[in-house]
Amino acid sequence: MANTEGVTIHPAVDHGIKQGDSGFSGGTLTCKCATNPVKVRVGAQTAHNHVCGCTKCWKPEGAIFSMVAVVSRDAVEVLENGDKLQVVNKDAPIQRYACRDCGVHMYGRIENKDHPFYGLDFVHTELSGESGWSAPEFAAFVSSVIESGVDPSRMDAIRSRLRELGLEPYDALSPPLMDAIATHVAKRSGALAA
Ligand SMILES: N[C@@H](CCC(=O)N[C@@H](CSCO)C(=O)NCC(=O)O)C(=O)O
Ligand SMILES: [Zn+2]
Ligand SMILES: [Zn+2]
Repeated sequence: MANTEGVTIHPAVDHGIKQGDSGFSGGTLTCKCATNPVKVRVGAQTAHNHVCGCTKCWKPEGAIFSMVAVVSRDAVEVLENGDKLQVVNKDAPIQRYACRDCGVHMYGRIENKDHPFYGLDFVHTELSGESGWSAPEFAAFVSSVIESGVDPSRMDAIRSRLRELGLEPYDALSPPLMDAIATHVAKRSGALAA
């Protein structure tokens, strides 16, 4: 096991993972602007929360991973200052709505009805003051942190730290999510009965 001293992942997990509350039913996300913050209501508990090492997901200052979960798009509603939201990349599968002033991503939406995760929005529950959100369960796109400039020699320590925290590291999504994607593709192609 590599030495994990001083390895930081994300502020929401670095001091241990707080378990979610099964009775929790949502809260409000607020961007980092001191004035006129964007507020987004997420009116349901989230699922598949994970830390993500990809270059696309929003990360708090200094973190090498983001923390991101999904929730039904029907549960997501912009409450205040929605005029400040702009889509980061209109060509990406996930349309990430970011605050143009502070850069925080408030939600990511899939508009392509053929996408395996259509109907789900991606949200960063750390932007909410409420506690009880579902806890992160695994680490996705771990090798991708190198694309953000992390030295490859640090990967053993990073993967060891993730395992120490109980966040199994994967270089794509977790096996259940990869299986869900493959099932969707197979049903569309006819390889599996729809
Ligand atoms: N190596 C790339 C990977 C980017 C990537 O595929 N990210 C995933 C996970 S995001 C949340 O789990 C994805 O689904 N992206 C779709 C999108 O970004 O629209 C990199 O690091 O950039
Ligand atoms: Zn903002
Ligand atoms: Zn990501």
